[in-house]
Amino acid sequence: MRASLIQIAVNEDETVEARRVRAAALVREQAGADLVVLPELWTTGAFAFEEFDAAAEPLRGPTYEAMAKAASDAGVWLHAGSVPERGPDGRLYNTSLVFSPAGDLTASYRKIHRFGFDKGEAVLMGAGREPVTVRLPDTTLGVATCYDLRFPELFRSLVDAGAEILVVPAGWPERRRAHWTLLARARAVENQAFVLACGTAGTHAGVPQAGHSIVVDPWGEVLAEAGADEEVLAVEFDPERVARTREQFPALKDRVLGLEPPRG
Ligand SMILES: O=C(O)CCC(=O)C(=O)O
Repeated sequence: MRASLIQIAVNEDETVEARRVRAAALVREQAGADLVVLPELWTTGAFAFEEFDAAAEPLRGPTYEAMAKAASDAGVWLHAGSVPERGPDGRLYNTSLVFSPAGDLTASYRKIHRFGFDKGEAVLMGAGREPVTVRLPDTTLGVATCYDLRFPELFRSLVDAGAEILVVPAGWPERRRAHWTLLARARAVENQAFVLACGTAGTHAGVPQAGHSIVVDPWGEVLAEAGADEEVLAVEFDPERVARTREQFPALKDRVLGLEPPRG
């Protein structure tokens, strides 16, 4: 499988519409890849809380239109990162869109763990409730978004549903970059799965972004890692390594489920 992670820069000197056009062009340039990934909330920036309301779009809004066309023009599976979605209930959600090479919306995922504690996304957006996997011809993707990376139980549920490639679009800040790398590797090792984690570059709302998009194999080895600036991280790997790793080192089979609550 050939995958391209588009670590797009989200700076305030570019309009949302200009960035959308640029992102679509970058997707088209990846023709020949199997899977292309964009980061979280790359239209506004994950920390541009004040922009969310004005930039919110319906599920099938302008980003959907641009990305559906880009996926079909390039003939790639496209995880188009996430958009601030205005749901039919009027609430905002941090919603990821996944397209087939024909440009069909195959899956959408509303971020389950909202970031910000009692501020920002955590109060401005509603929480998703449903983990999502996406069946590709020869493998299965499990999707999660940014802060979700800190919650291993979500990833285990994706693996239980057949996920072999865990795709994590993010807008991770530079100040916690060490956590990003560590958690991406941890999710890969404990789930014996590939992790494709795609962040943003640039600075918006005063928050420098970590960049450092990363691809980790089921043994926890880093196959590729971006720098801090805008970059397309291209990588080739064999999804069958997941089954081989799980067979050769069958730790997932040793799970003990349904433990009693701790005593004491
Ligand atoms: O967990 C973190 O440190 C970063 C999370 C985040 O920035 C987000 O979910 O938007």
